[in-house]
Amino acid sequence: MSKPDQHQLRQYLRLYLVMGSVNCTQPPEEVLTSAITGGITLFQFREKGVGALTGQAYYQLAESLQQICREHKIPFIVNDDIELAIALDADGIHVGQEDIPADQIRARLGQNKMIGVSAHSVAEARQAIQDGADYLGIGPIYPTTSKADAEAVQGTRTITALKNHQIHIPLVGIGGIHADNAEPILTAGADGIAVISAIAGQNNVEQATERLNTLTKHFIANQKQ
Ligand SMILES: Cc1ncc(COP(=O)(O)OP(=O)(O)O)c(N)n1
Ligand SMILES: Cc1ncsc1CCOP(=O)(O)O
Ligand SMILES: [Mg+2]
Repeated sequence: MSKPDQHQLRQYLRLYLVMGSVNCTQPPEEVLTSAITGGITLFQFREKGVGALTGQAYYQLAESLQQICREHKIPFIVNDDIELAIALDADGIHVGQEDIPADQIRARLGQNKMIGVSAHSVAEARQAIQDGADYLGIGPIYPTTSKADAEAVQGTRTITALKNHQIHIPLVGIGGIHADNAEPILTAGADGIAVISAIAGQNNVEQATERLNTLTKHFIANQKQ
């Protein structure tokens, strides 16, 4: 898949599933397939936390989830691991403030891959943009149980601050987001929401995804009127 332009990227960011095996109560391949049926628009492989797979099992899971994404034309993003992203020819990578800086990632991946960077302030966002980020992940918006070392909860204030500083790079909110609290993030100006537990942790993954899909789709359609 070639790199999307900024308009397409905003569309891909609308409903972004971030997931690894530790987030799933059903086999990850089944969770991803149901989430795609339910309407996710982008996927990040994030195999992290207690019980995360390593070695061959890690690589094989990444490969099988990438294959499912390919079959459904959903871009496949790798969290943190540049070697994995290169080995799989992934569509992009997401890195945070503790990871390899985006300019070094760009030097290795080239221009044709998406680079997402986590930012918690206007200064971090400016640096990420200067380093060549294509999109930002802003959060945690709400309290989360899916990331042990998450920064302080920030609500929508960073998203609002970015807009007030005329920073219009594509971005998603992340952290503790579900169907009943997603709207303020979109109202603040995010292109979409990134979720782990609101999809991967649900008994009925397809139904949970459909709800988020309908909500985000309607919000964006109404915004354009
Ligand atoms: C879309 C998106 N936004 C933010 C993050 C968090 O990245 P990071 O701060 O590097 O933390 P880890 O996910 O690596 O624990 C993300 N993964 N995706
Ligand atoms: C990866 C990440 N980065 C900031 S919060 C978070 C975890 C999001 O998971 P959940 O949607 O379950 O709160
Ligand atoms: Mg990271």
